Amino acid sequence: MTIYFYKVWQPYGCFSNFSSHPIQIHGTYWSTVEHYYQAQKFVGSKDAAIIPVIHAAATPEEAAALGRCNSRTLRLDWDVVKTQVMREAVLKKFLTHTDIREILLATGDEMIVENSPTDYFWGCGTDKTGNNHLGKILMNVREEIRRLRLYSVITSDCLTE
Ligand SMILES: Nc1c(N[C@@H]2O[C@H](COP(=O)(O)O)[C@@H](O)[C@H]2O)[nH]c(=O)[nH]c1=O
Repeated sequence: MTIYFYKVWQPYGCFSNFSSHPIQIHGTYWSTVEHYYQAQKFVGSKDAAIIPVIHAAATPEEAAALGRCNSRTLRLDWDVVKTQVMREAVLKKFLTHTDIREILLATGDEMIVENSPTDYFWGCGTDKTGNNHLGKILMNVREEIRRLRLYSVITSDCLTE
């Protein structure tokens, strides 16, 4: 059965990038995946001064609003790199937080879909025809963690907490 998620307070809300699960990437802590993702839009752009402001945003909603402001200039390669940026952050989130890692692994091989009513890139959109790239990343991360877990059993290593 397909697993749908969207808002943090709904079922499987921990799959949302707005969930309160901090990550550390390249030595910096980010309150949520959303903070990190929105800030990466401006790396190397003339509006890079917004990055520390997004980093300090009190909520992921505020971080998203700052990152979505149309008057700012995005980095030129954003469309090329954004899926990889998201994958790195989502993988880090589920490697860092044991409780939600178990929730992700317990979904087995079910299809995971971000049930966004508006977003046809990261989600499925209102008519469910969207690309669902966030759902695809979550399923890919699920596989990656299974691979890492198998590797850790073979080598008696541990997943990084
Ligand atoms: N979950 C969730 C949203 N969806 C998230 O928005 C991000 C895409 O932002 P952008 O590329 O700027 O359009 C991405 O992380 C996607 O998962 N948006 C919301 O306004 N509220 C929400 O609760």
